[in-house]
Amino acid sequence: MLVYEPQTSDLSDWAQPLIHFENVGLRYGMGPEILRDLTFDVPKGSFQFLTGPSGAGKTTLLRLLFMSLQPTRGLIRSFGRDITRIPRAELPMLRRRVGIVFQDFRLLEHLTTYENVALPLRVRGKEEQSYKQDVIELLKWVGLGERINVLPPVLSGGEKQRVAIARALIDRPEILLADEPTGNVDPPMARRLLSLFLELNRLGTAVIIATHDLALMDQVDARRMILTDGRLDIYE
Ligand SMILES: Nc1ncnc2c1ncn2[C@@H]1O[C@H](COP(=O)(O)OP(=O)(O)OP(=O)(O)O)[C@@H](O)[C@H]1O
Repeated sequence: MLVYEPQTSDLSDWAQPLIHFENVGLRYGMGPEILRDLTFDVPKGSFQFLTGPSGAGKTTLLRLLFMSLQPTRGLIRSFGRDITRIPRAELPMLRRRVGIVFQDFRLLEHLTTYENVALPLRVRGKEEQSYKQDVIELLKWVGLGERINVLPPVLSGGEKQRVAIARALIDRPEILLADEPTGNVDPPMARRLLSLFLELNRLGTAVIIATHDLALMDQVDARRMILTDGRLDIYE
């Protein structure tokens, strides 16, 4: 269904991680350090779960990975660039290489389901005829074939979540970040969404799924990143 085409021309650096964290710390304002001494890589094409108790900092870490927060100390290199040195004007271009599913979905309320999902492609200047069938097919695949032309306010929480997932996947990002992407759906739909993430990963996208859902994690023998008290342990 999805055909992966690398969106970067720098294939020579395939061995470099997509994202590199070194001794990263993060505090909000004058508050305590929420994340401490995080050192890890996100390799190209990797698949990992990010887990830990509520309030441990998973969403905060996803925001750092999405470059919408700056670290208060340490180094983050994303796509080979030090994110503290990237001019603000260049950030949107870099973020287009990242697909993200926010916990609160962030759909545009005045656009239909179809238009929300097509938005990343429209922003990239693609002709509608080149993507229309892909958008419809993906929406059908996530069980929204009957909801293509409705506006977000009439969708259930689980339906909104699937629109947000379809929007994050449709442009075949180099990395997908998903915050509790199965939090509002039943177990069969959670398995279906997981198989979609795995398929995207098989086609080359690195995937990070933040979740509390042990049943979901048990279905895949994947790397686990566990945050506890602001520190990260990784189990390969
Ligand atoms: N904008 C903010 N300003 C100040 N503190 C914040 C802000 N956002 C998050 N925090 C605090 O940072 C800590 C980590 O929050 P975060 O949302 O990253 O955790 P989480 O692991 O994603 O939690 P959950 O599993 O409940 O979603 C919490 O103590 C939270 O109160």
